[in-house]
Amino acid sequence: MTARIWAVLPAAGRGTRFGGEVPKQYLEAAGKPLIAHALDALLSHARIDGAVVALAADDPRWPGWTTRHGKPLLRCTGGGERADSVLAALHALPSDVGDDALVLVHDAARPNLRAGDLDRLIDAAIAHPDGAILGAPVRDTLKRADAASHIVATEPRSALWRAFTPQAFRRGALSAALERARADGVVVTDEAMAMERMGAHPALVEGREDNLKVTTPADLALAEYLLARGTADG
Ligand SMILES: Nc1ccn([C@@H]2O[C@H](COP(=O)(O)OP(=O)(O)OP(=O)(O)O)[C@@H](O)[C@H]2O)c(=O)n1
Ligand SMILES: C[C@](O)(CO)[C@H](O)COP(=O)(O)O
Repeated sequence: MTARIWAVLPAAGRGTRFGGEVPKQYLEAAGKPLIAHALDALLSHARIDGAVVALAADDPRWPGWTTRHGKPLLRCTGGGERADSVLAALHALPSDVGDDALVLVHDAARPNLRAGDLDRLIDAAIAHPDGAILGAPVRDTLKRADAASHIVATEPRSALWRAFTPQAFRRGALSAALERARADGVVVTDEAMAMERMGAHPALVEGREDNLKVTTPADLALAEYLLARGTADG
């Protein structure tokens, strides 16, 4: 039997770089909140069984969804760091979702996830024992800056990628990696970093450049444009 596939959405952030009163995952674009776009992209996919959302303890805006696209949608309370929120969500998975289940961790602030990218990521994560993440090779020249934002060096970019989400790993391995990072006092910026610390070499799957994370107001304007175009280009 094919192992279960569940989505985990860290959605407990405060959106400090975005600013404003409303946590950015609840800001609307193309008629619905960013978190709803992310959930719909995941739960409308036939290969994904359900999702767990990690929310801030004082989140006043969670609409209380318990199912979406006919699939279970569970909630838990996130933590101070992204990794704490992801760990909490892993612990909130149903008891019949075993260590061999594939977990796709996706930022609630990335609304423009497309089915084709999901398909290729899932296939890669099933095929590769160390899991897989969506990303894109760096195509711009990279500069290192000093405190005055003056260029001090040009960095080699030939083997550099930008990491996106979802990031897909087996539940047991990811949980152990995140627990180890926490025990070591290391704040990991993504799930792959925790896996790398355990000696894993996850696969990089080139995904769409428009799978953007909404971090600042300018990102929201771009997300609105992209989402309003819909799935016109697949
Ligand atoms: N303690 C945290 C921090 C972040 N996140 C989630 O991780 C995703 C990506 O993080 P980011 O874009 O940095 O969101 P924020 O942490 O809210 O933004 P900021 O760093 O500007 O405060 C978001 O969906 C955010 O809600 C989370 O679940 N728990
Ligand atoms: C997970 C991530 O989206 C991959 O690029 C990124 O690391 C999240 O960083 P943030 O500072 O928590 O937004």
